[in-house]
Amino acid sequence: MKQITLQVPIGATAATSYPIRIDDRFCLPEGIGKRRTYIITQPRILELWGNQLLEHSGLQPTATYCMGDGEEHKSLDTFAAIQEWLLENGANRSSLLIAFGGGVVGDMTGFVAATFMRGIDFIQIPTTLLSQVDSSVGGKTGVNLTRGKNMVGAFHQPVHVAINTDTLTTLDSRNYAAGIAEVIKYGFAMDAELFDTLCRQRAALKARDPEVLSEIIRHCCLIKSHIVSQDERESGLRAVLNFGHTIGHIVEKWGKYQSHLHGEAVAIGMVAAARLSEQLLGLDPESTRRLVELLDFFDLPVSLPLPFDIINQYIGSDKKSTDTAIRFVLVPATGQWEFVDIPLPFALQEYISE
Ligand SMILES: NC(=O)c1ccc[n+]([C@@H]2O[C@H](COP(=O)([O-])OP(=O)(O)OC[C@H]3O[C@@H](n4cnc5c(N)ncnc54)[C@H](O)[C@@H]3O)[C@@H](O)[C@H]2O)c1
Ligand SMILES: O=C(O)C(=O)C[C@@H](O)[C@H](O)[C@H](O)COP(=O)(O)O
Ligand SMILES: [Zn+2]
Repeated sequence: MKQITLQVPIGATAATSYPIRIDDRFCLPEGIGKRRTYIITQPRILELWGNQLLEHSGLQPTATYCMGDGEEHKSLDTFAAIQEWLLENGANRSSLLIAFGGGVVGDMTGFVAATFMRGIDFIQIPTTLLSQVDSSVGGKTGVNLTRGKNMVGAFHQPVHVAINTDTLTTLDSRNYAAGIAEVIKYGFAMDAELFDTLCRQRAALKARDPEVLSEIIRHCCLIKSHIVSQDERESGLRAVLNFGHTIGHIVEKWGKYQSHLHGEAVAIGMVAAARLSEQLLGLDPESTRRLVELLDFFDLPVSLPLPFDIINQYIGSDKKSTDTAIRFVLVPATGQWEFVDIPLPFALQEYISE
């Protein structure tokens, strides 16, 4: 497999930019063994890939923390437990954290790193498709509250992202599909050529063809890196990465973070946003049909599982809403996006029937 390195150019200096290394092994930067290093992971990931991580990198971690598995563990309780554990185990300001897992581990570890002793370094070693194409890049970190998704967090960039595409061989098909949903997001809202490629190569992608996968991961990381380097803290442009998330986050919260995986909720949110786009921006219904067909091919859900009323009620607490309006990312044509502010109170049933 071809090794690929991309650079995420955050800030004005080389010191704040960082590499994304895509490989079929774990490739960590030289010299990290000199610092106290703390791995944060989950039991299954440690069991499946822990030995290979240590073998490939020569890493000798100071200590390893296994957090609970599942979105409901991306919580303030887990956050506090990890902070206490770091102190118990002698971590200091020059310590390094390693997020070894999917987006749940990555968001949690990043937020701990952003706040422990007011901020320490961390490395992302993403092991799910979703985390390799999206969550390990860009420095959004945080936890959920019962009342809302990712409501507490910080922007804190990793110092290195090490993607080992081999880890995807052990991922179950439901979580693999959830990652595909974020891949489809990039194509449908930001890159029509990518969307066409996904439609054309759907079978190879479903079969996890390693060459196709590593090229798709590279492509998605490149798109995200371009966006994040122009708007690190989401003062504008970066919100495009939220396509499908306005309603997606409501689905997750409504299901108590257990009924739908993040990617599944985003799939539902993208179809709803496409239907809104038909009404408000004249998106060709044929584009929505292709989106639904592609999501369906990967067994992703496409229909709203909750009543309109709940959506209308919760939408005001979306992070993109102001006192008077909710900002949607909509799509006038495949691969293009526009922000549309809809005044509150919002009634989804006025725009779409399903
Ligand atoms: N920060 C961001 O920019 C960003 C972007 C997108 C999503 N997210 C967040 O990411 C989270 C979802 O991440 P996810 O989809 O990776 O879910 P996840 O982290 O829950 O991982 C999914 C499951 O796969 C298991 N797993 C991980 N790697 C494995 C492997 N190689 N083999 C077998 N099992 C493995 C995990 O233990 C878990 O059970 C959500 O909390 C979402 O909000 C953040
Ligand atoms: O990186 C971003 O910016 C994104 O919006 C990527 C999303 O896929 C991701 O789910 C993110 O965590 C959502 O952020 P939020 O600010 O809407 O909570
Ligand atoms: Zn997402």
